[in-house]
Amino acid sequence: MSGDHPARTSPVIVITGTPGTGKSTHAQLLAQESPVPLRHINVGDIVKDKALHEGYDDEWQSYVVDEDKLLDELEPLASAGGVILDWHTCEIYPERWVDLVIVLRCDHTRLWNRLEKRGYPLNKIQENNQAEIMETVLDEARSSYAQEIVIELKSESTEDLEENVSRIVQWITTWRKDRGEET
Ligand SMILES: Nc1ncnc2c1ncn2[C@@H]1O[C@H](COP(=O)(O)OP(=O)(O)O)[C@@H](O)[C@H]1O
Repeated sequence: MSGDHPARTSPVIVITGTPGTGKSTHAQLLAQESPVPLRHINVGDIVKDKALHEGYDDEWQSYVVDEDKLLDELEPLASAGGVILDWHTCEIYPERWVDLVIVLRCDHTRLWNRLEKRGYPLNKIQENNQAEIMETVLDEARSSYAQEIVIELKSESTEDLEENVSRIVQWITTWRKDRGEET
């Protein structure tokens, strides 16, 4: 079943969403404000830095991930708990790893502007924009994990960011209390 890992006293929080929705921004602030130490893992960076891939796809300007290698790399971190997994996809993690899945959402015009500023090529902007409109990541999260641990949050303004992070901080406190841990 999802989430229950007796050895863990700190949760594994997945922050996912279409590129540009604000995953890294949320993960950084959450790592700062969390009542327990949380390590922010930018999964895309690990794939690149540790070469957990089968090469680079020039057309899409992204790495073709070697999922087995990636899961081997993440397993000890997830088992210990106290991590934020920041990536634009979430279905590869085993259910037993994951305590909470945050799916960030953003209005598509705003998202387009964010990706344009990032210098993405047009095909990549279009693909991501379409994915956001079609709720691809949300569907993926809902079909991979128990409904009650998947939370969809709007990420369009600084107010959204601050409110979302304080909601997650409250969730962490409750999660720990439920396990007899004080924060
Ligand atoms: N809630 C938000 N309000 C305002 N700007 C945001 C918000 N979330 C993200 N941004 C901005 O959008 C851009 C992409 O954010 P980032 O966290 O890198 O997205 P991701 O990690 O999902 O690709 C950054 O310039 C960031 O400052």
